Amino acid sequence: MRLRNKPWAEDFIKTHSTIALPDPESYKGNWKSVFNNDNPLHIEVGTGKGQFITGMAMANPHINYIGIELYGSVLVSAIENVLEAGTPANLKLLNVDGSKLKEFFEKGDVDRVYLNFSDPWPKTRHAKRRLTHANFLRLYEDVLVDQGEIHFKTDNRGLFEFSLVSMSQYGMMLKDVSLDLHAEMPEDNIMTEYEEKFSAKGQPIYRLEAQYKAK
Ligand SMILES: C[S@@+](CC[C@H](N)C(=O)[O-])C[C@H]1O[C@@H](n2cnc3c(N)ncnc32)[C@H](O)[C@@H]1O
Repeated sequence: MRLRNKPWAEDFIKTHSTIALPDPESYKGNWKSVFNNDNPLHIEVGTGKGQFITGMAMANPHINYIGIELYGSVLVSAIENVLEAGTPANLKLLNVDGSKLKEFFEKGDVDRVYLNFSDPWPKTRHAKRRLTHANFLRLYEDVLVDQGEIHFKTDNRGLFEFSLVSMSQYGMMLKDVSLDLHAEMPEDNIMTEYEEKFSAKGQPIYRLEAQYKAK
């Protein structure tokens, strides 16, 4: 993602603290108090400008969503998306690093993790930075319910192949693997910004669901 520095981002995020929550550590183990209900919680790590998570929240009011984005300058666009959508009550954003999930969630807080068009980190020496590396799979498992799921979409064949291997070797069960999602185009598919961009260029979109085995 090309980053345009927005010096005002921090203030903008602070003034929208009911959408982009400050101090997410304080909700660890108690996210139900944020949403005032017992509904399942789905998170997206690397939410970008938030088109996917906002669309999901509007389409599924009985699921709670949290979009996690590292860069404030990008999160600003996600906040704008949420405002445009009328600020759905089942959607919150966090301006935090996805590699620190355990600071904000405890085991069982999260019912599903979405990863969409994660940075591919193509160099072998950067493999550990890929969000589907075993270290990240362990991290997600540590906050997910037993037999929780990851749903992953990407345009990047190398990252997709790496993820298939990484998840299989981790012992996860792969389901609904697609090498051309848009050829099938499930009715409930909500496109991300990157998905729109790459599919408009005719590139195939890869998708999989992976489930952790029971402990
Ligand atoms: C290539 S963009 C994809 C954005 C969006 N998911 C989409 O599909 O259009 C990847 C996003 O992940 C964010 N990201 C990368 N590493 C992250 C991390 N460790 N924690 C949170 N966000 C991260 C980046 O800042 C960027 O906005």
